[in-house]
Amino acid sequence: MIHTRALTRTFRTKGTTVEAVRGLDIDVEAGELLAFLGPNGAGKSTSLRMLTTLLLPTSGSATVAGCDIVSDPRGVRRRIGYVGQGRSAGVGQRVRDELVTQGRCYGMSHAEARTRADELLEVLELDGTADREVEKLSGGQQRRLDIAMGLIHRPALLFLDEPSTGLDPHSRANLWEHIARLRAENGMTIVLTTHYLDEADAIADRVVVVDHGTVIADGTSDELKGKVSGDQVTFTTEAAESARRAAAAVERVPSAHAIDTDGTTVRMRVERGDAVLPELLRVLGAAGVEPLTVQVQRPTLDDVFLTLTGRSLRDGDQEGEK
Ligand SMILES: Nc1ncnc2c1ncn2[C@@H]1O[C@H](COP(=O)(O)OP(=O)(O)OP(=O)(O)O)[C@@H](O)[C@H]1O
Repeated sequence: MIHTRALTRTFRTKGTTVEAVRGLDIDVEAGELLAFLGPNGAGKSTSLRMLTTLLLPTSGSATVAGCDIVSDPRGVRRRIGYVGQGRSAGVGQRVRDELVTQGRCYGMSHAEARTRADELLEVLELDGTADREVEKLSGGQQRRLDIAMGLIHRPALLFLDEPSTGLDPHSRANLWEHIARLRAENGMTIVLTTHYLDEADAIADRVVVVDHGTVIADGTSDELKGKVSGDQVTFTTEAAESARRAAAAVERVPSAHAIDTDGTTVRMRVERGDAVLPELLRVLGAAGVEPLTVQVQRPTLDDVFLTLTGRSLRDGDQEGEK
């Protein structure tokens, strides 16, 4: 559905060159839900703007929904939906009218646009709001209307740029339920950016992390957690001496790294805690150490992001809410 090869975009400002996107290579298969993540200034918006034909690349190539972004931008636009960060609907307009107008912009007949508008209003649980003015909707309802506008022409691929920023946790969860339902019903491909990593973790099939304009990690959330951060295994022992012996013993387990002792506690990272734990317990037993407690913690996507980029997305999250 999306294939980019060495996609690059540079900007010239005040005599300096900014390499916003440098050689981006991504493949997104039909039906996938991909979370496109990165710290502020990583190049996410510039990439999305190129893929949605709002900006020309400096070099490299990309096809989106089977169309080349440079030679066939109209083809791309006909096949994609794009929900940007701002509100899509016009002030003073009524909800259904906005959807019908949007459908007409895509060449639908009035009757066809009206039928599709009512269909989307129902799926997105906005049917009671059809005749209301857009600004009288709640934040969550307005965001669902933005999504309805992006879907009016039944695109095969939907780009969502920070769809849930500014919504309270309940509205966020509700929005994702609706998106999941739409996806299940239509088999749509979705590419989204978000500053909420828990959200990306819960809903994305695959996570691509970009930094300094290039892909630095690509995989399922679980793969990245295993490869990048690993699980943390913590043992407590009855005495500091036992903890030191335990630390020396687990050095012999090849997958254990970042081994650290603190008093009677020993911590280490392993790729999969559940798989390595029996071996760790065996080597402790052989060293004569019987742990008092054992804990295996899966890292969060925040931990992965911090390891990869040296930055937390939480700062960006706060900015997004301003
Ligand atoms: N029109 C422009 N002119 C000059 N520099 C730009 C322009 N657009 C983006 N940049 C620069 O390109 C880099 C990437 O910006 P981009 O907006 O793509 O990042 P981002 O990952 O979307 O960040 P954010 O999460 O803050 O939206 C930044 O250094 C930015 O300042």
